Amino acid sequence: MTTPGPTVRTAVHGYPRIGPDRELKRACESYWKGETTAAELDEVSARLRKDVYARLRAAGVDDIPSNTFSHYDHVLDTAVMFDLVPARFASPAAAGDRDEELRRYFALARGLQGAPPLEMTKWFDTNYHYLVPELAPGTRPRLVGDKPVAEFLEAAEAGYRTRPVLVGPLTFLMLSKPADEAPPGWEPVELLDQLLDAYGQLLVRLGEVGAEQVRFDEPILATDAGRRATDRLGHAYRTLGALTGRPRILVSSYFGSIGAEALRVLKESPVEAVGLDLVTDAEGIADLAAVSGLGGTGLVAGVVDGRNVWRTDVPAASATLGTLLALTDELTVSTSCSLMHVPLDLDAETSLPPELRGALAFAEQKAREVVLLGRMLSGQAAEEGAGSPPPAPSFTDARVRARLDALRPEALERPADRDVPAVGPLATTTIGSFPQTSELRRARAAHRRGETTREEYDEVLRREIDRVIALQEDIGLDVLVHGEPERNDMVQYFAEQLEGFATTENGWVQSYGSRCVRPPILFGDVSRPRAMTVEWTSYAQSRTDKPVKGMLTGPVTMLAWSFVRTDQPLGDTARQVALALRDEAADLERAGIRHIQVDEAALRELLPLREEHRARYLEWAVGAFRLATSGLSPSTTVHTHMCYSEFGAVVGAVEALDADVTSIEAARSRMELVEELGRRGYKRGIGPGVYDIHSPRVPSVEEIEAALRLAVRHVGPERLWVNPDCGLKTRGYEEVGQALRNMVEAARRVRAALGR
Ligand code: MET
Ligand SMILES: [Zn+2]
Repeated sequence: MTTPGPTVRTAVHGYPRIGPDRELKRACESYWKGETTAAELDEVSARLRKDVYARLRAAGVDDIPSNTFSHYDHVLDTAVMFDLVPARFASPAAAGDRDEELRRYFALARGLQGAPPLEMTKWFDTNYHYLVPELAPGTRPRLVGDKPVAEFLEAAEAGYRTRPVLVGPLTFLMLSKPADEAPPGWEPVELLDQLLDAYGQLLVRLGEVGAEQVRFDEPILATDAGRRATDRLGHAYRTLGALTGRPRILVSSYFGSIGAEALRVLKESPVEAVGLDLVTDAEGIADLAAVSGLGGTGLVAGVVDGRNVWRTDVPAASATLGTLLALTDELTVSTSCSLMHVPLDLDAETSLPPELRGALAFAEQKAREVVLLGRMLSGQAAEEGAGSPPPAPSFTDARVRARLDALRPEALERPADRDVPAVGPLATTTIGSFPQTSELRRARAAHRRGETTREEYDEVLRREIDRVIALQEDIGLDVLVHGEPERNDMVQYFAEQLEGFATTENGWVQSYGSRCVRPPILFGDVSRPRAMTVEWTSYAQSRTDKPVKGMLTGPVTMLAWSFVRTDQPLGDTARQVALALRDEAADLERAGIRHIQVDEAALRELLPLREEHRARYLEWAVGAFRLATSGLSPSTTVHTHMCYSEFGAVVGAVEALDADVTSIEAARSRMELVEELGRRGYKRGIGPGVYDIHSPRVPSVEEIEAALRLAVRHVGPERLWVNPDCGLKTRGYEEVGQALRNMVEAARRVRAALGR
C-alpha cells in the first residue's frame, strides 16, 4: 500500500475571486458610485489575489494559477488587453492613467450614455456570464495591456511562482461575435493569425519575466464547433509552440471531453501538457486510450468536480488516476474546471444539516481533495485516502418514488383539442415580477434578521400586491400578476419551501460582474410539504375581477440554478421537482386561478454543449414540464416563459412543451421566432417580448406597434400575446408604468386597425 510511486503534481484551474465576504463586489460597487478611488479598488483586488494564493499554498497545491482574477470578466480582460474595443468606447487611456483605464474597462461591461455595453451571455453551460467581444475584418489585435505579466510579477514578489492563465485564442475568437459593421458570413475566427501574433508577444514576455509555464484555456473544444476546429487548433498551438524563449505551454479544456481528434492534434503539437475534464463525461479516458496515451506530453487530469459541491469519491478518483499513470509521463491532479463556480468555504456554513454537510466540499475543500489525491498517488497518503468515506449519501423518500412510479402515461397528456378561453386578440400581460423596491428589500432583510414579525412582513407584501394590482388595472392589462414581491429569487424562493433542497448562508458564486448568487443545494428527493404560492396569488385575485396569473419556476430552471445531486440522472431529479409543482399547480387551480405560468427561463442554458446529447436532454426536460402542467383542467391556461431569442436549438421543444401560451424574448431579434413559428404552423399562443426590459429605456408606442404588426402578420391576432420580454423586477416603477402604458396603447391601436 505504501509503495512510493512517481512524483505527481497538483493544480487547480482557478479559485473564487470575489473574496470570502464578497469584498470584490463591494469594492467595485463603491468605485462605480464614486465613493472610492481607483487606487483603493486596486488595493482590495491585490489583497484578494494574494489571499487566493495563500489559501492554495496552505492547501498544498503545487501549481497555483495567476491571472484568474478579474474585476469583471476574464473574456473582457482579454479583449481589453488585445485592444479589441468597439469604436463607441473611447480610445485607450494615456498610459498610467489608472482611473481612466478602469472607467473604460467598466464602461465596456456596463455601458455609457449613448454607448451600450458589450452583450453578456452565459459561459458555456454555466450560470456565469461573460462579455461578448465584437470583432470585424478591420479589427487589429495588438498587445496593449499587461495584466497577466503584472499579476505574475505581483505574485512573484509575494513569494508565489504562479502559472499565468490565458483565455485561449480559439476559445476567445469563437466566443466573440461579428460587429454590426462586419459583412454577412464573416467570422471572428478569421482574425486568428493576427491574434496569434499578439498572443505570441505576450507569451514571450511572460517567459522573459520568469514564467515557467502558461496555461491556455480552450473550453470551446468541449462544443461541437470547437471539435470541428481542429485544424485551427493545431495551427494555433504549432504557431505558439514554435516561438523561441517561450514558457512551457499547457492547453486545458473543460465542461466536457474534447474528442480523440483534438487530443491527437494537441499530442502531436509542441505543447508540453494537455488538461482534460474527466468529470463531466466519461469520454476523456476513452479519448486518451484512442490516441494510445500522451507519452511525453503531460496530462493535467481534472478529476475533482470544479462546478458542483459534492465531495469527491476519493477511492474512485484515485483508481482513475492510477489508470492515467500509464498514459502519460507527467501526471498532474487537478479540478475539472475553475473553482469559481462553487462557493469558497464550507466552513462558513454553520446551519446546514450535518448529514448533508458531511457530503459537501466547496472550493477550499476541493483544493484539499486535489492535494490528497496527489499524495495518495505518489504513495505519501495511502492510509489517509483509503479511509476516506464515499461521497454524497442518498436522501430518498419512498413516498415520492412511489407516486412517480404510479403515474400513468395518460396523466402526462393534456387533451390536444383543448380550447382554453380566449382573452385576446392581442391579450396583454407581463412576465410576472414587478420592481423590487428598496422598501421591499429592506422589509425582507429586517424580517430575516428577526426585527419584524411574520405578520408585519406579510402586511408589507400585501400592500405591495395591492399597489401592483391597482397599477395593472389602471394601465388596462388583460391578465394580471401579483408581482412576486415575496420572492428574493425565483429559484431560491421555491427551494426554501421544498424538502430535498438546502439553502446556504454564504455560498455566493459570481454570476456576472459584481452580481453574485447563492444557488440552493438539491441534495435529496424533492417534495412539497405545503402550498408555496397559493396564499399570495389568491390574495391578488381577491383584489381584482381580471384574471391573475399564478407563477411557478419550472423543473429545469430549478435544476439549472441549483447545485444538484449526482447520484441519479438529472431527468429523475427533474421529475421529482415537477411532481411538487404539479401539486402546487393543482392547488392554484382549486383556489380559482385560471392562468398558471411555469417559467423555464433556463431551458436553453442546460442544453448540452454537444448536439448528440441534446435529444435525450430535451426529452426529459419536456417530460418534466408536462408532468408539472398536465394535471390541470383543459380550461386552465398554461403559460410558460423563456428568456432568450436564439431559438433555433429549442424551437421544437417549445412546441413539445405544449403550453397554451409561450412568452419569449424577441425584442432584440426582430420577431424572427414568430416568423419561424408561423412557418411551422404552431397552433398555441405566443407572446414575443415586445420590448427589452434589460435597459431602462421606455419604448415608444410606435415601435411596439411596429413589432406587433409584424407579429400579427406571422401568427395572426388571436394567438398573439403582448408582453415585455422578461420580468420587471430589476426596473423602477416610473419607467415600468410608462412602458406598460405604451405597450397597452400599441396593442389597442393594432386591434383597432384590425377592427377588433
Ligand atoms: C428570468 S425569467 C423571470 C420570470 C419571472 N416570472 C419574473 O418575472 O421575474
Ligand atoms: Zn425571463
